[in-house]
Amino acid sequence: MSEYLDIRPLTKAAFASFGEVIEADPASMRLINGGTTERFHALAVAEATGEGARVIINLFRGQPRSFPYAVDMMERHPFGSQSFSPVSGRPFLVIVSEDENGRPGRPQVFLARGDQGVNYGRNVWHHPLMALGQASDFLVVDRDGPDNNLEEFFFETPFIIKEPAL
Ligand SMILES: NC(=O)N[C@@H](O)C(=O)O
Ligand code: NI
Repeated sequence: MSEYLDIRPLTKAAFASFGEVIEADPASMRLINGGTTERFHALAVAEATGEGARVIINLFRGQPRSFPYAVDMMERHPFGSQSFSPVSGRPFLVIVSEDENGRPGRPQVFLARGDQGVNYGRNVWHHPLMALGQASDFLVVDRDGPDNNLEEFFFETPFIIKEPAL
């Protein structure tokens, strides 16, 4: 019997054990360029490990997910972090899990606003991109290089997410 997952608002505090929230946090703001630009400094750190690894910048165009949605798998990237920042200004779902002896624990679901991004820390369990409502573009900063940077885990019984109220 599948369990339903609740959806919570994305906040720095709730997401802290999984990575960083990329948003215009006043505490990180520095005025630059003669006061014409607000720099929200060092919101997250991109990590790429291993010989020959590099940090790359990508665009992902995610197709909207249908609901109710079955979360039947999680993945992680053992050699690098991965960030998603909306460039279409649309909300999206962020699904993460704590690690429990090498497998993902119960997924936690967050609704990210269209002005929030996330940076998954290296080796943090997460679900692939979950765009909502219409095709949405995301700036993605992650790791390129040798070695397989993708580990997937498939649940015996999927977890279900109902359509989020936007
Ligand atoms: N495969 C890929 O580049 N994307 C996934 O890692 C993802 O988290 O969406
Ligand atoms: Ni990923």
